[in-house]
Order: sequence, then structure tokens, then C-alpha cells
Amino acid sequence: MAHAPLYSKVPTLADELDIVIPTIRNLDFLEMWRPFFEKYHLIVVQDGDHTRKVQVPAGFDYELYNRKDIERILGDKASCISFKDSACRCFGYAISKKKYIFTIDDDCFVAKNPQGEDIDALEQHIKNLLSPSTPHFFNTLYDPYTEGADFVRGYPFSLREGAPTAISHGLWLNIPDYDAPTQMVKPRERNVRYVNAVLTIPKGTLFPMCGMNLGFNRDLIGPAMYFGLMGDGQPIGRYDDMWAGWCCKVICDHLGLGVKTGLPYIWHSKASNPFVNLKKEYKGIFWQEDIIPFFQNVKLSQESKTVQECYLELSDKVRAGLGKLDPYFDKLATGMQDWIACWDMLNPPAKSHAAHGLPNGKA
Ligand SMILES: O=c1ccn([C@@H]2O[C@H](COP(=O)(O)OP(=O)(O)O[C@H]3O[C@@H](CO)[C@H](O)[C@H]3O)[C@@H](O)[C@H]2O)c(=O)[nH]1
Ligand SMILES: [Mn+2]
Repeated sequence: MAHAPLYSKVPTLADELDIVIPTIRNLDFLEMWRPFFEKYHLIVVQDGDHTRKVQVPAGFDYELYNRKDIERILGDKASCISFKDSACRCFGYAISKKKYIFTIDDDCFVAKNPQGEDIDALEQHIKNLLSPSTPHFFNTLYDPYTEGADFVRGYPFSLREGAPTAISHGLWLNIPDYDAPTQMVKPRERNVRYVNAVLTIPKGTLFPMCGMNLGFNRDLIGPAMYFGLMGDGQPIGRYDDMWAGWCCKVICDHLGLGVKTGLPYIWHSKASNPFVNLKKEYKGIFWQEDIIPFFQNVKLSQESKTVQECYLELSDKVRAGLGKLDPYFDKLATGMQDWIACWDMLNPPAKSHAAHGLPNGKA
């Protein structure tokens, strides 16, 4: 039975999706995204100096939070939200009232496809999130639910319904998201390869999640999208999205959810300083040789049936399994627990996804 694409016109989800942007810069990049973003509500997480005035271009519906707002809202648990690191963006995930999140960095521009057309990255993320994933059996013709593709011969019919998609991981043209050592040895390398594919990351396989062009379903995986303790006062940075990706993938595998990577592309315009990055990353480069085996071997109990239950169980395992690597992981485990407390405080079970009528500006 052929699988017709799930919809001819991609729904905009304008009332069901928030765009979260962490920033220490300005938001001029929104002008080029205006045709694609203007119908959505933005959540701007202003990092660094809270007295700095961040201008949101006219015509955008937004709420903006700075460090003082985060501290006012979260109280003594605000310490679980990183300061002076893009990891602060996860506050936007928790404060949102919508079903879907798209997060993008402020140096990510609209990319063009090989036909020279502007890419509507959000539309592709929505396609990815609204169609199933295939984590349990690899389809060699990539995404079987996309126009012009299907399941190939030998693909079990019993698995063709697929799994609900929790995460849509987009990629980048131009400045690649390389770690500092790679960036240092290949300073001029640019990603010019447009690969027209969306893949499901198989169950049992981890991946390095990049936060610059990322969509996800808050209802399915939101409480696991904690970007950890990074930046000011922390021994590590630029492992925010990685940490979240490893936690999310283990939980997605446990709950039977899917993670996709590939299209859409954005144009990553700025290379961050590799020497500054090396200082942030170096412990992570060393520690991850222990962190990855930890996540590869972690087993969540059958009693953990919700994302919060999985995440709290995982936090206990992080403390027991990684605490001896460095006291940082003991702090991180506590941060994970504080994060869930914040999430549940901001997202009481009964809360609907009703779009809120907050005026623009400071919440
Ligand atoms: O202290 C900070 C630094 C940055 N931001 C905002 O976060 C994003 C990403 O910043 P930037 O583009 O400078 O960093 P990259 O190295 O290109 O980012 C990659 O590493 C990940 C960070 O761990 C990031 O998700 C990847 O894209 C911008 O919007 C900055 O304004 C911040 O809020 N606080
Ligand atoms: Mn960047």
C-alpha cells in the first residue's frame, strides 16, 4: 500500500508553535526571516547584560526575558538556567505554552536550495514533526513519508506506521558546527553540500544534537530538552545542545519516539572564535569519552513512563554514573532535577496550549 504524503499543504501551526531565540546580539536577522516567521510568536531569551535594550523588529509578536526575569520567575531554581551561554534558550522552552518549539540562533540566515529558492526552514521542520519516524527499521530510501518516496521492498509492513516524531534536527550551510580543534585545523572549510534527505536516527544510536536549527514537540519530549549547566561559573560550555540531545535520544528510544536529522538547512553566517571555543569545550572533549558509554549503556526502568519520570531517573543515574568523573556531574544532576521542578511549575498538567494574549515586550 503506497503511502501518500500525509498532507498536500503543510499546516502553518501558527497558533501551536513558538520560536525561541537566545541572543547576546541584535535581532536584525529577523528581517530576512519575516516572510516565514511573522505569523509566529517569538520568545526571545536575552542573555548577558540585562540592562541592554534588545530591539525586536516591528510587526513581530514576542515576549522577551532577560536574566532578571528568569530569576524573578524561577526564584531560587533560576540557577539551573545557564547564564552567558546559549544554553539559556531552554528557559524559552519551559515558559512557552505551545505544543511545538523551533529554536534558531541569531546568526542563522535564510539559506537557498540548489534551485536558488529561499528555504522555509520552519515548513520543513513542521513536515518532519507531523510525519512519523522509522527508528525501528532503516528505510534505505530515507524518509518514506516524503513526496516521491516510500518504503522500499523488504520493509516490514508491520512497521510502516512508524513512530511519533519528537525532534527535527536541521543542518547548516556555510559555517559548519565543528568543535574547536576541527575549526582550528580547517578554518576556511565551509559546508557547501546540500543533501536533499531527512533520516531517522535509528533506535539505540546517539547523535550530536546542534541547537542552532532545531524543532521539537514539547508534549512528547519538552521536559528532556534541558540544555544543562554551561557558561558563567561552569567548567564547560558548548555542550548544552549535546547534553540535551543525548538525554532526549535515550528517552525517545525508551518511549518509542523518533528523532530526524537532515533538511532543513539554514545559512550559518558567523564562525565563533575557535580559541574561545576550545576553552569552553576542552573538558567536554575529554569527558565525553566517558559520557557517551554512559548514555550507550543506560537503561531506564519500565516504571518510567512519562518524560519527567524518565528524566528524573536519568538524573539519578547521572549522579551515580558520572559523579565520580567530576563533581560537576553531581551539580548537573541537581540542575536536571531543578529543571523538572521549574518545568512542572510553569506547565501544570491542566494547562492548555491556548495562545496567550500577552502584549509584546517584557513579560
Ligand atoms: O553567551 C552567549 C553566547 C551566544 N548566545 C546566543 O546563542 C546563539 C549561538 O551563539 P553563536 O552563534 O555565537 O555560537 P556558535 O558557536 O555558532 O553556536 C553553536 O554552538 C552552540 C552553542 O553551544 C549553538 O547552539 C550552536 O549554534 C546565538 O543566538 C547567540 O546570540 C547567547 O545567548 N549567550
Ligand atoms: Mn553561530
